[in-house]
Amino acid sequence: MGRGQATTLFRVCSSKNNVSRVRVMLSNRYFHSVRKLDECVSEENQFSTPFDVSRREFSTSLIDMVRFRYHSENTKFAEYDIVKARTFSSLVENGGSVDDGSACKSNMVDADAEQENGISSVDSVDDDRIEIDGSDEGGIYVSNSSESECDNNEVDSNDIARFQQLSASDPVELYRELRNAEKGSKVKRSDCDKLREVFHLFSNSGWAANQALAIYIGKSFFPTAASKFRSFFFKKCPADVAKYLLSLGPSEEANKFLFPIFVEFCLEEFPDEIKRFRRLIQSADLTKPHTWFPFARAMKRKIIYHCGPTNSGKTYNALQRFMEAKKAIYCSPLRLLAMEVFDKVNANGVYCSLLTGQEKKHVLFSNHTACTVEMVSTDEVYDVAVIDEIQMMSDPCRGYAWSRALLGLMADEIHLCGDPSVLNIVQKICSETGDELHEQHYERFKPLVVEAKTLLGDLRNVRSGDCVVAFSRREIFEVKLAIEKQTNHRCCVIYGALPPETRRKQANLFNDQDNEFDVLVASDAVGMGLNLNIRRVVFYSLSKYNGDKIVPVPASQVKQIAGRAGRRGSIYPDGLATTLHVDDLDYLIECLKEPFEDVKKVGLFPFYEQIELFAGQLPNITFCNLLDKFGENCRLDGSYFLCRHDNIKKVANMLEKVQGLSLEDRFNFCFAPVNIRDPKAMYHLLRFASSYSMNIAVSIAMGMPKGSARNDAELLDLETKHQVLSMYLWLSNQFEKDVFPYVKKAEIMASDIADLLGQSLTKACWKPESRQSGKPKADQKEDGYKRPRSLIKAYEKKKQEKTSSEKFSA
Ligand SMILES: Nc1ncnc2c1ncn2[C@@H]1O[C@H](COP(=O)(O)OP(=O)(O)OP(=O)(O)O)[C@@H](O)[C@H]1O
Repeated sequence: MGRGQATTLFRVCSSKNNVSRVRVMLSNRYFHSVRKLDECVSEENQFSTPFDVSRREFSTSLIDMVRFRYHSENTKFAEYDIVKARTFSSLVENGGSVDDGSACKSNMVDADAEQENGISSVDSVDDDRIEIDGSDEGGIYVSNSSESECDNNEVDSNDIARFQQLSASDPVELYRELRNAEKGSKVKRSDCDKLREVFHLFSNSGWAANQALAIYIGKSFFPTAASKFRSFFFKKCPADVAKYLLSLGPSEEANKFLFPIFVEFCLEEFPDEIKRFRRLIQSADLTKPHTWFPFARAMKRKIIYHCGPTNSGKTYNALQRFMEAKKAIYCSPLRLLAMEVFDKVNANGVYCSLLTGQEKKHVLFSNHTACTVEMVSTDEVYDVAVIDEIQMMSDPCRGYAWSRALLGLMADEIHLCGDPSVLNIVQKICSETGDELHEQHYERFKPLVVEAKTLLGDLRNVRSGDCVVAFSRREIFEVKLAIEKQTNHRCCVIYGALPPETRRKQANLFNDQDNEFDVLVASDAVGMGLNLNIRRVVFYSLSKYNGDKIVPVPASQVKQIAGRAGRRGSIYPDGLATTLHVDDLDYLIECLKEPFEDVKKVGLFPFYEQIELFAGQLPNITFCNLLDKFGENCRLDGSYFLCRHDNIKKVANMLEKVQGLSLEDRFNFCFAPVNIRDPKAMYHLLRFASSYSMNIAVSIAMGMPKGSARNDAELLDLETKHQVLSMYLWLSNQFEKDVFPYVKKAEIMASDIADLLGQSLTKACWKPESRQSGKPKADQKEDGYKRPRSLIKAYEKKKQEKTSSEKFSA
């Protein structure tokens, strides 16, 4: 979306969304509070009637928000059927029980919140006969039993009748009564302690903290508000209310009883805090994303979902329509795939340009473009658009790019290619956007056959046309080394850190039947985008490190990778899949049998304009904190999640020390393609940003390597160098060209390094090193080939043990 268009539209939409948000609140029955809230927060006072609109969710911190249910099975007075008709503002309709307070662990006053809101700290209780809350007048007094007004803890029938009345009473009335009371009642020390426990539980209640968000009491302010409420209550509490609370004790019922009174108290006591928090929440509104693209909404779009497993001809058919169209765009998940389509389409005589973060190849007279999905323009009108691998809408990090393309593309016909996992959610989105959805279902050209024999744990059983899949760079080189040492096969290598050009060359080398490279060793990077002559996919392992621990490879990924075997048109049209170890075979079969999981949510991420709007509410905080706050406070509709942005935050953190970058510059730098685990690449990014901030021409400052790599350290160095150049090129496309004057040089260097990487891989026969330490792992055997073992069995066993021990302890 063009910046200007996005800004204007976003402002329009954000004000629309404000209306809907308040409508949601009004759809609850707690009219009074909401009306008061309106008075309190809205100058225009335009939302005074209830509407019935769909519900919203806050994002990360509010995932478990529950709705107050006034009827509790556990209530002490259930037999009188009186626990009803207590209503209050709430956003979420989903049922659920009051939680255990985990969302709000402490009732200590949040010092920052106190400062922020200009509120002094919590009052304290002294010892014997000292009134609570420092007032001689009107507090609940700790008294000896003779003076106590509710010292008789026995509940008689009169009490029950009164309790019944209290629990069903209008909280507004009750609050007024409390507010107008001259003085609170006197209670025994033990009762006073019990009341304190009641309020302690209330302040710690995650449920109450969540519910309070509905009246714009933020989580950081909730403990302060709760402690002020406690002080107020202790000052004013009449005997019967105290007795009722004592009878409830610290419990969910007590929380439910107190909450609506708390709401009244907050609306009256904290109008400024509420206004401020409401503005903050409004500026982090990601609800109704389909309304962000009114021009796309104005079009009558036809969406064709090509739905099926890998190797079923989905992309082929969509590309036929792409090539026939007058003006068309193809959105790819990878640079590599965009390049493939660019080459293929031009070879078919249709002029096509290429657009990725790193390269813009404009072909004269072209009306067709192959681009990476992040680069797609939502400002241009097309006849046909193709969005490949649409299931990536649910990708935790990059999903937002697919969601944006689907919601925002201005094309008469949009072809989505992917597995069925997002079909339901696409149907839902289309019903919101008003687009016409057509489904085309596909079957695999030839079924994939599982080879039950496996490789029996021995890489010497590898055959020509095999693709051995491993899930780490280290394993890939170990496997290559072992195969080349113990057999006559030569291996090509494909993994994510290699430049797309190098991956393509390795793929061509493997596909070409006239050379000795007949085995491919690859990571999951092989799962998408390459047409390969694979006869059999062999899983070296089916577990991988997820950045935290070893976990089984998800079934969807196993399917995607296994599906690479036996492509139509390749020399092996019948595909086989197997594992290295017999132990892993069951898991492979299970994964292949498993139906595609139905995705419930797809990704979103704010545009720069949204972040800018939000930043206006929180001046003087770092960009990294701003992202955190946005994550905490943003609201999303039920079909969306906020994409993970840990990497962006890491970069934001590093760039904090760079002075003179505007918010927009920071935002853009944070999306640069950098491997955050590579200190050298991070250093160069910091250098680029520093030069840019000083308006100094950004230099490459990196020498060209002398030749191909002779060991793994040199190979890693080539990979890093290529990544840095790729980052330079990416930045040159985001920022003013004249600040990045060495684009041509960077392109030439990148291309030369990609060649060197290719040459290095063909002769690579060394042990892999870790990127961090640069040293081989200690458990590495000297002869280079340690017989691998299956982790799936161990994992399953551990899981079983855990389940049975849980059962046992239950
Ligand atoms: N009608 C066809 N005529 C000739 N070749 C075809 C036809 N349909 C598909 N193919 C070829 O079959 C192979 C697989 O097709 P395609 O890439 O479209 O499958 P896909 O379902 O999109 O798989 P993936 O999701 O793995 O990309 C490709 O090499 C493609 O060129």
